[in-house]
Amino acid sequence: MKPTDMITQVGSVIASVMFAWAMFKQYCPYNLQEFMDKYSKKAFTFFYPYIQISFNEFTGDRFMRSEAYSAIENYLGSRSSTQAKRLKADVVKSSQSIILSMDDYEEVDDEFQGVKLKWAAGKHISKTQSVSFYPVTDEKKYYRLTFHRRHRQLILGDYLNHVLKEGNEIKVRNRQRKLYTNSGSYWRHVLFQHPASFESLAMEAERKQEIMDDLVVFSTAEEFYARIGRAWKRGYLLFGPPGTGKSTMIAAMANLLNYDIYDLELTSVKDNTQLRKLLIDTTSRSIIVIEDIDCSLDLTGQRKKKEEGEGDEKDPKLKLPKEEAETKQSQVTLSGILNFVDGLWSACKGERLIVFTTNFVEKLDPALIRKGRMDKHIELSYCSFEAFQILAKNYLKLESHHLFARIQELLGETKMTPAEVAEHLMPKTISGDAMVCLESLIGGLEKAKEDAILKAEEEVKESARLKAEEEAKEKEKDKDKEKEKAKAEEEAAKEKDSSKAEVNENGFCENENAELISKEKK
Ligand SMILES: Nc1ncnc2c1ncn2[C@@H]1O[C@H](COP(=O)(O)OP(=O)(O)OP(=O)(O)O)[C@@H](O)[C@H]1O
Ligand SMILES: [Mg+2]
Repeated sequence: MKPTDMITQVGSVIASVMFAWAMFKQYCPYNLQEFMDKYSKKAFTFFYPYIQISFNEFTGDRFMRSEAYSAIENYLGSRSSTQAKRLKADVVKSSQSIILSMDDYEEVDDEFQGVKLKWAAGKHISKTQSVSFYPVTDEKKYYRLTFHRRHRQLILGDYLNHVLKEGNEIKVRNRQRKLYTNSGSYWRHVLFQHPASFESLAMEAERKQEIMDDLVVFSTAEEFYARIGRAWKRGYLLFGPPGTGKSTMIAAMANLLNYDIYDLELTSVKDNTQLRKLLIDTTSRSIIVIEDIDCSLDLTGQRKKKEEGEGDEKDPKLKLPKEEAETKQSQVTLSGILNFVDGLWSACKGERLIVFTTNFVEKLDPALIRKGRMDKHIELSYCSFEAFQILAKNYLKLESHHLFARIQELLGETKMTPAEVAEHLMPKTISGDAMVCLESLIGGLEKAKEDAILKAEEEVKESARLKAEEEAKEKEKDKDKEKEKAKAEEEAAKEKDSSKAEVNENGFCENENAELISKEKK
């Protein structure tokens, strides 16, 4: 006889005894009942060598679905589909896959390190007291695990940990990921269905692989982070001109790691307290994104304040665009952001990535992007030929073409963002002729090159004009100086002449005086 069948048989014997006991209890005096209760339990445990554990679907007062119950449900999913006769099906990932679990009162066997166990799904049904036209029943589902008592240590320790771990992993694999956005101090979410992947991301293969490795190593390094005593988090700074794939890369990261995205709009966060609340509400296995961080915060504020010598330098106000700041009265500060990056991560369990994006990395405060906060700095730049090849493969299914050589040449001579290249490669005709797209791209690149040359010429002209203006101003200044000098000399000469005349006049008077004196003497 199989051990599992034995469990079933013993179970049914016990059930009969319990029934007989219930009948007996109705007609038996209370004292005798108590006595019998005590000893029947002892007898039961003596003869029944199995241990049973129930995992109820809902626990506690708050009617929260038990995490253990849903982990067990996921864990038993694959076993149920091969063993149970009646199954329940649920659709996940927006109708892309079906999850099976065993129906009520079904049983499945499991084995762990050579030990056999039995799982059964059951439910308690009770009538509720509420007054209603329709009869309302209250179902309380549970899973019951049965195993021999000699394996107690193993099952209560390693086996249950193994079930919870594997169940949670399956849950993460099956879950529909979400994109959260903040509205006031709450997160709202929609299903995250961005199709971006690292494979379709136009970027040099080597750099792409390096970033992917970094992400995967991070996501599997729980023990490492615990051992070295660091919070399990990593910061990424993505910078580069508009349309170079920063947002696309974030979506690709989420898809690679199966993480949720929390897109934090800082300008709608009132103050640091609200920011803290939002961040504490984020879940594990998520990417917290602050896009265009240079626009959300005035990161030069700190330095300006220091120069002006006003305010507390540790707590500079992050200046939002003026009107916005006035209307929203946001008081999120740089120190608030820094605290969030450091504080939250050290406090919250579970892995989290934080990603900042910016078009102007040089504008950011060094404190914000120093290593340890933003561990990895990734520059996304203009389209290289290698990146173009990926786009051509994605958009046109082309590995090579005779026009590629010309495109390579032009990409070496001029700058175009992957977004612009992608726009040229979008199908232009119903038949989706690749040639038309490539020619459009060549036209675009040639125009960009001409524009760049014209711009450079204009810049040269402009700088020459500015230089000429400068020189003219200098000359004018020199002339003015000369004029002033000449004027000064003239005035000096005049002064000299006038003082001579004075001397002469004085001389004349003296002569007159001398004449008068001599006349008087005579
Ligand atoms: N490296 C890339 N690989 C594939 N597609 C790209 C890449 N860069 C841009 N694109 C395409 O261009 C569009 C715009 O790119 P994206 O929004 O990622 O740019 P961004 O760098 O975030 O720009 P911004 O700084 O303005 O936010 C995307 O929808 C995508 O189709
Ligand atoms: Mg973007």
